Amino acid sequence: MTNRVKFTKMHGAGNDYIYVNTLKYTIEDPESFAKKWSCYRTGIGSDGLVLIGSSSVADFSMRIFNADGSEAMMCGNASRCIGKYVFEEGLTKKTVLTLETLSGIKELFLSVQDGIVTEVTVDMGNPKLEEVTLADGSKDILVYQAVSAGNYTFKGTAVSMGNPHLVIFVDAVEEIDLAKIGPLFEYHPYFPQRVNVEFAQIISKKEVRMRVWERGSGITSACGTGACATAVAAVINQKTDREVKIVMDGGPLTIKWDSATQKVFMTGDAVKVYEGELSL
Ligand SMILES: N[C@@H](CCC[C@H](N)C(=O)O)C(=O)O
Repeated sequence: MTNRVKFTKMHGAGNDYIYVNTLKYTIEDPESFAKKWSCYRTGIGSDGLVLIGSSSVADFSMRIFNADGSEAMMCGNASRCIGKYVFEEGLTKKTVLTLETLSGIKELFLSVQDGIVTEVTVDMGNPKLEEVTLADGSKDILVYQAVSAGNYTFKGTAVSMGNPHLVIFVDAVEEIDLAKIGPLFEYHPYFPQRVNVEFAQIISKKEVRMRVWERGSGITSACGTGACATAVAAVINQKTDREVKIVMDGGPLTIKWDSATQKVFMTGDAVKVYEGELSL
């Protein structure tokens, strides 16, 4: 007997995922489904698969799988879309709710107009400098230091938002051949678990233009955790203010790294594209 599974296609700043409500449907092998359904020609087409679930410690839970099937610890854009989904589907009436993720519990603040979630702010927690693994196996931090892959050398800053990010500041981000250079740094030996790679151009103290090569998904239109990591790296390197607009291919996110709490807040859209049904 074939199982029919309803899914919802949503995106945050153009970072699109397939969402399945596991309160209703069981996905036995999410890794393989993420790979199969993310294909733009033979599947639905997306940056990956997100499972919305129950939780014993939060209002809901999230699991996120990249397009290559690898599971990630956290997804900023998807967390906003989950807030939209659970409110508009009537699974909650709360406009402040908690989401269990592999990188801890996140708090979501929904902006609602006439029953529609128009914007979401997520408390993304405290950033950390991501430890890199050196050739001798020792660990170190990377703050605006040379990192080379292939014939390329850039100054990189490694930041963790629950998932790893390598933020590279450049003078002209549009001149970066992301499809060629991104994977070289995704697989850099500094990052045995691979890394998300952000190329960022400072526009002003309040604005950064960023493009991203995501671990496990390649070029995406936006990355929420990547936008947070970019803002943190920009502040650490004294390039921007603590509240900054990160402008990506798919749109902007507003990031605030609060100096009192050291928490990072991400604010942006959450868009429902369509609903569909698949046979497992
Ligand atoms: N696009 C997401 C990040 C998804 C996971 C990432 N590719 C990883 O493997 O860490 C976001 O919006 O944060």
